[in-house]
Amino acid sequence: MARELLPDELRAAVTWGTALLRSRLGAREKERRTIVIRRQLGNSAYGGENDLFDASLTYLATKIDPHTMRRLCLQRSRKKEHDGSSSWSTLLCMEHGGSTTDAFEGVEFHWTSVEGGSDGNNNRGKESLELSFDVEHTETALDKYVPFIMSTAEELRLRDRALKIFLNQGSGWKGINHHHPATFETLAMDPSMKQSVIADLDRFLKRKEYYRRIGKAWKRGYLLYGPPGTGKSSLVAAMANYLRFNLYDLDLSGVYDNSCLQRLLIDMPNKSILVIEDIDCSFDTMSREPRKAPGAGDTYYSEEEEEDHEEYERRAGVGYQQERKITLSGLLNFIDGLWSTSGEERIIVFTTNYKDRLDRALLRPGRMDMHVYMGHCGWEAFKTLARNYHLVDDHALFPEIQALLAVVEVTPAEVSEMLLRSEDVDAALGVLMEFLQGKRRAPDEAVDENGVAKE
Ligand SMILES: Nc1ncnc2c1ncn2[C@@H]1O[C@H](COP(=O)(O)OP(=O)(O)OP(=O)(O)O)[C@@H](O)[C@H]1O
Repeated sequence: MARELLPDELRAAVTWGTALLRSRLGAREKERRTIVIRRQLGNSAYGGENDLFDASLTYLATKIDPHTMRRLCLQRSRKKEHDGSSSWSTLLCMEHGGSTTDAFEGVEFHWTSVEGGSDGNNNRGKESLELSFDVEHTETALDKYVPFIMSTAEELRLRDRALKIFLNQGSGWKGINHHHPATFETLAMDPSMKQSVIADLDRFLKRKEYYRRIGKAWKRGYLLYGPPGTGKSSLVAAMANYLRFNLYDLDLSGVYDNSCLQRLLIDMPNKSILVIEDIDCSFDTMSREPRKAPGAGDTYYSEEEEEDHEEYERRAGVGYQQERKITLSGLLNFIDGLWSTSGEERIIVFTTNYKDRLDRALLRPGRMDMHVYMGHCGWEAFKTLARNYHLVDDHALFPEIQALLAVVEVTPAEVSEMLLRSEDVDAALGVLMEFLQGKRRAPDEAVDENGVAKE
């Protein structure tokens, strides 16, 4: 019918087009590219471990469906962190010869696990993973898929690691496990403020490229202020738990001079939170305190020694006095300068009970990116605490407690303390009511030093 109806030229064009299409499709079916990712770097079994192999295993573990694969491999390994700590991880992997398919940006990637050679001991080093895809997706594979695997694996590793808190000792850090239970869910604070902090952290994490483009260091500063016991430390812990970042709690009274401070800051890895608590007190005390002999416990230099040393420094032409003094502006300049360019994805948190006592340098716009006020316990904060401690969302005493919280200034720490007095919810809320009523009657005298309501 086509021969009858179509002119010869048109038929020839259609035939040519179909042949071209068929040859293209045929070629695409056949032309595949395979990237071999070996466990060990180089050809020798004694080369270093290939991080991409490790990352691919971690990534694929999230893609493997144990219900659909006939043979699987389960492995448990101990991983050393950059900070010297280690953690255990369990991985589900493909058995040698096994394969799986993953889709990324609409492209299909095929993975196969390949066993090493047959020369006994060295087999492990020769293991590899093979990643195959259509040739036309080579760029997507190399420029997008592989980096995506690396970053996903890093995120998974961070999520699984045990968090640590590091304290400064001399010019180094000492880490201990950090099991603070505070999370944003358990944190009692104004809900809209809580949401803004979470949104700010999320935005910060996603903005690597943005920070790079505008030429700003990828760091973020938070100033937490409010009366004692309103949850500033708990918020820091919630941030660490949320981001899965380790905490570096810097006690400035233990820092002898600027170079020590700089060494400590430079030693902080990426993806970590630097915390300096009570920033208003840290600098006041330090500038007044006499110089402490380094490493000599409570020994202080005598006035004579101090003068001798200054005389020596003067003769030697060294600005010793200036060098040893740690100032807030010195700290801030260092954080904004060298520290910013020597790492990324770092958070700085300063806390204070007295924002009005802070140096203006700290409050200048752009210095601390977000100021978070942690205030007295309001109604919403109370409901969070009641849920945390007694798993209740409602109670007959709630209306009265709500009315009292509107007129009495009480910190979340005080409310928590009252709620912990009894495991029985009725009794605990009763104790809290009494406490609040006492505070309303005589704000300054209603509680003794232990926070107990007076008769
Ligand atoms: N906002 C809050 N949400 C949940 N628990 C809180 C909150 N505030 C205080 N608490 C409880 O009180 C305890 C002490 O609070 P936290 O140390 O976080 O307060 P802070 O503001 O850092 O106090 P300080 O200024 O004295 O260091 C916490 O361990 C927690 O149990």
